[in-house]
Amino acid sequence: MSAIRVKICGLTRPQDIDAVVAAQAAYGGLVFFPKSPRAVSIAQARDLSLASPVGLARVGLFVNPDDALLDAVLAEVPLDILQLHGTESPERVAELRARHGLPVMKAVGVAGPEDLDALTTYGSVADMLLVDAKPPRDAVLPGGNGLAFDWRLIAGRRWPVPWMLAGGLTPDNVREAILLTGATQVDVSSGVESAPGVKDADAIARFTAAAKG
Ligand SMILES: O=C(O)c1ccccc1NCC(=O)[C@H](O)[C@H](O)COP(=O)(O)O
Repeated sequence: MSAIRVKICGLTRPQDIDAVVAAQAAYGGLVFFPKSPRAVSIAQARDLSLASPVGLARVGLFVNPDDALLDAVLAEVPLDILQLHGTESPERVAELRARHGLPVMKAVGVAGPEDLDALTTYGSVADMLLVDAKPPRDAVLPGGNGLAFDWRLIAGRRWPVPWMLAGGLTPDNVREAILLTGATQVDVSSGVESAPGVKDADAIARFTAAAKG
């Protein structure tokens, strides 16, 4: 069996959980960022989380969350991993890890070689890294923009913690991205949607099949 682990981010409906489970993805992402077309309410997230089978890691995605938001979500929604997708400092990552007792995956945007140092920095405080494309300056969303970065920048690079490749991945390019970077985990959102925020079960199946080779 392939060792590649897939995260499908931005699930909003019960049928999305079914699609992710059928495709044998390892992680499902729930977005707690109101400006996102994939944003879920606490009630929606709770239902999706409780419908997730054991074995599917439930990732809560936050952008510079304050303690009140995290407390409100975690009081209602069982989550396995916190994904931080804003400008959280290394100190804040460490604080949230300790405060909530959950593994933290820190997203780091990459556009050029100057962005790689941040991966080393966060690699010493987070449990996992999400190596994503840096959003354009005027982007509304800090992630989920369907943009890829130059994968050659991280070819052969390794960090002290597990990491996931993200940014503009699709069923058509994920295999090449894996071969070029050596990633063993990949994350996708817009590349498996029929419209912004609407996941496509067939695309999810094709993506995971292509990723797993
Ligand atoms: O997906 C969103 O709407 C989103 C909103 C705010 C912050 C991050 C967001 N997504 C982050 C992810 O984990 C995406 O899967 C990752 O950026 C890749 O997205 P895509 O290029 O669309 O596959």
